[in-house]
Amino acid sequence: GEHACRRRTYQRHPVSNRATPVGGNRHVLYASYLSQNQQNYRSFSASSDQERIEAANRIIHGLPRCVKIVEVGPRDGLQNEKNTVPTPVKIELIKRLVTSGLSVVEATSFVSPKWVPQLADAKDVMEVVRNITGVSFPVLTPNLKGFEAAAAAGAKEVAIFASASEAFSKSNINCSIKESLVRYNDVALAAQKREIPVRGYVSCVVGCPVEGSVPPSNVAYVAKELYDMGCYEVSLGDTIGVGTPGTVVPMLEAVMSVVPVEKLAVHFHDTYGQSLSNILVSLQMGISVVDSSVAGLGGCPYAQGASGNVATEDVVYMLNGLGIKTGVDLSKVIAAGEFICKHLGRQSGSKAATALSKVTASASKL
Ligand SMILES: CC(C)(COP(=O)([O-])OP(=O)([O-])OC[C@H]1O[C@@H](n2cnc3c(N)ncnc32)[C@H](O)[C@@H]1OP(=O)([O-])[O-])[C@@H](O)C(=O)NCCC(=O)NCCSC(=O)C[C@@](C)(O)CC(=O)[O-]
Repeated sequence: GEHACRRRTYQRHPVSNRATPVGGNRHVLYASYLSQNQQNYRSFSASSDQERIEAANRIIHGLPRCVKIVEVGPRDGLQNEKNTVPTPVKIELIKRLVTSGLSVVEATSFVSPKWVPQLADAKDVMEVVRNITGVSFPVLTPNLKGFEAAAAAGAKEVAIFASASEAFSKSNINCSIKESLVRYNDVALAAQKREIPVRGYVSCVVGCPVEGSVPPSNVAYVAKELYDMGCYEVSLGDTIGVGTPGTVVPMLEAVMSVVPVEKLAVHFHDTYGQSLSNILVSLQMGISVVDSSVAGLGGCPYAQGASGNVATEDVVYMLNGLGIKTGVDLSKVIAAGEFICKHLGRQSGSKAATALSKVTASASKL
């Protein structure tokens, strides 16, 4: 017994930071297997990352080496919450997300507080966030009024959001697609004058809660309009999460024929559990920017039945497994997710976070 004990090697558990024996009983083995998986990004050397991506690319062609994750939790994630989340909690969440290595965190929206009461404190959030350097904090602006308010509050990047479906445009921003594009053009021009970068969104890229399926040509039309206005990136949103690789691929093909693929991002909601497969297929098609929300928070107040965004933790876990770099520390995003879920009094929507926290709990009992 003693001899075996002495020969046991230990490794630090990434979440609990406890010394965990390698070898030994089944639970410990399982915990160390999973925690090693979790550490992929941090502990694998550049060359083994390369080996992993090359191995994956032999079968799954076209995968990028790096992916930029755009964290939308503080905006898309919280906008649908019924109970007001206090401003200091929002700020703490943003700070924790930044600490995890995310380079873009969508902070809030400068929209009508009558339409989205949860984000009525946009100015107060920006007051603190504007002083955090090295990270982009885009904010949603539906019109010039919102843009002016955002700029006055110190926003250094804004996002405009059009829809590929007429009915959704009307219910979300109270105007037709054409009218919205005129408004957004005004925003884009005002932003250009101040050298503020603009990100574009197209929502309902696969389906609309009212109109049903949306033709890829409609998505391509709106995406190109936003790109031509000067958006440095256009994010394609499956707002109600109905897409599968079968519908996402033709949609992306249509958009990629009019907007360069390096200017595109994907934004999936996980209503039907299809997000990770949709992301994988998007990466294979050349996209390397993925929107996601910590703990899978989210849902659009004007898209009934829309559930949360794909969870950041699940995206990072999958990309780690493929050897694709994100610069994001999985255990720190999990901690940020735990923080906000505790505040909201709910379980995380991330499967990876749930699984890894169970492993941590059982490892810490041993
Ligand atoms: C666009 C409007 C304003 C039109 O709303 P409206 O009622 O047609 O606007 P209006 O111009 O007639 O103004 C009505 C009132 O709102 C005020 N107002 C007007 N603009 C602003 C502003 N920017 N900020 C603050 N206040 C504003 C304005 O001053 C006025 O105030 P009142 O005189 O009644 O006191 C409204 O419909 C709105 O705010 N909509 C935003 C809804 C929203 O944020 N939805 C969630 C976005 S999620 C999404 O789009 C999908 C995405 C991006 O996540 C991708 C995906 O998931 O697929």
